[in-house]
Amino acid sequence: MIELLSLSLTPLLALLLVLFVTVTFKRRQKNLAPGPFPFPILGNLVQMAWINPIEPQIAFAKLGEKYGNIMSIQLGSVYSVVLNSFEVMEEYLTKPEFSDRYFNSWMSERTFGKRLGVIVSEYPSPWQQLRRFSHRTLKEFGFGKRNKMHPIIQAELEEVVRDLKERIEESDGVLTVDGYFTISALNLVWSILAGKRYEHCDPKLLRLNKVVKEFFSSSNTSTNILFAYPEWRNWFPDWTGMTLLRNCYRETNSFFQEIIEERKDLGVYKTMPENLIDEFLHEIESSGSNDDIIFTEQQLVGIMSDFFLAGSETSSNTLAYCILYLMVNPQAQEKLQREIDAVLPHGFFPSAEHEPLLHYARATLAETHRMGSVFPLMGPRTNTEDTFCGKFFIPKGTYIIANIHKINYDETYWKDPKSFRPERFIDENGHFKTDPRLKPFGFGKRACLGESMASMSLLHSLVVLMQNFTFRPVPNEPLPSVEPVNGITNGPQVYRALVECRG
Ligand code: HEM
Repeated sequence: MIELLSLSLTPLLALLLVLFVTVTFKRRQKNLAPGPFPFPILGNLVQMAWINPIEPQIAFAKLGEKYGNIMSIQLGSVYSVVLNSFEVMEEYLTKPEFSDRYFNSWMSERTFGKRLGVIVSEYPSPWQQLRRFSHRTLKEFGFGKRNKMHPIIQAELEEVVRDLKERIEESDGVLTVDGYFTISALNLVWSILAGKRYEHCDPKLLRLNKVVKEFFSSSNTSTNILFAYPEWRNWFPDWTGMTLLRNCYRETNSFFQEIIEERKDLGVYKTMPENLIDEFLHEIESSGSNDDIIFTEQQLVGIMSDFFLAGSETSSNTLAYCILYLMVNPQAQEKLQREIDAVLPHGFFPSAEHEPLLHYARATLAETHRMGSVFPLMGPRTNTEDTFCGKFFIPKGTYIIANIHKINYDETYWKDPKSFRPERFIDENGHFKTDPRLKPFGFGKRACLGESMASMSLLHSLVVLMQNFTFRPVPNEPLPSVEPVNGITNGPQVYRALVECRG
């Protein structure tokens, strides 16, 4: 029996050996970055699943210990290169040839089968025109400007405080944090994009929120089969998760289209545009058929989709993480509240002169960005030409993965990366200090477009929440886990908090 088994296994082992030698030889010949042996069909999914089947960033970090900071990974049928250190990310992701987004057929279904919007548009053109247009227009309507953003943020926070107080009364102070901050994060973006805000109980928004959450958590490089086998989406749409994504795109895009129709009916875009959508409609009309690549209605839907997806989940996950970390680190919460009480009279909203004095609050957010690693693998990048990372050849169109999580949890740099310690961002004078290695918003030209707004709104939200409430673990319940729900974005698991009003 054993003889029979070894006889039948011999050809298989021989085949694997031949494959191993061929692949190693080919990689060396082409001078590709080193990486684990790719199995037929599965590539390195086997080794990734073996190390950590859910969190690809952990698997990449572990494999990087053996293969280095520039590492080849075969994700099923897709050849990719993982960057595993701050130095290589800083060196290469700031270069023009690494400033394009990796784009695959399954991703294109969000934007009518084309590369539309800012996030996935092609570098350098039309990305440059679209990014410039969005940036200029958002700024015109208040994005990143204190005098315009502060009243919008304040109105939103007044609503959050009111809503939280009502919930505390209704539920003996126990709050379930499950995407709780998403609608207020979205309202801030939407007020400039569409001149609109939504009630926190708006059923349509709650529904869209749920759909978007599913989208983010299903789109994980390890568990979403589409990253590895994009061509399977039409053969097995349910099994690959394509049906779920198509439903998400259908619902969100028809919501955006409805808003566009509302603005068209209102007609003010012709004479006095009030927001980004109006400006875009104005451009469509004035450019006529001269610019039918950039200024089209489908392009506008693409931009709205970008801001809806990039602008809400990221900020709300960061805030939810921050509250969770403070809840399980009560000494940090007390210290933060002491600082806020000293800087701001009770009942006052923060303004421009308070921001630089809120050292511990800014350090708390920096530490949350580090520990939460909300974009653990950043936005996918690709190279526009055949090129090199150091001595390694990177063929044009390679999927470039930046392992941000790895630099945020680098023990040699942070010493105790698993401890929540805002003090690491405080200097000897008690002032907030940034750290060049903290890159939650990415690198180079393709870095986040919403950074100034996200940073401002997160600081104000944290300060106002800490002024009005204390968050504690619910007595007689286990301490909530800080382990993430992993997807394109990381967020905390649903948790319960005992919320007390502060006098
Ligand atoms: C805590 C909040 C946020 C975090 C952590 C975050 C993080 C990121 C990261 C890591 C990228 C990819 C950068 C790269 O490839 O180097 C990105 C891109 C982007 N983000 Fe954010 N983001 C946040 C909030 C926002 C907000 C509020 C908006 C919109 C108002 C926004 C809009 C965008 C857009 C449009 C891009 C694509 C930029 C491009 O490709 O040119 N983000 N963000």
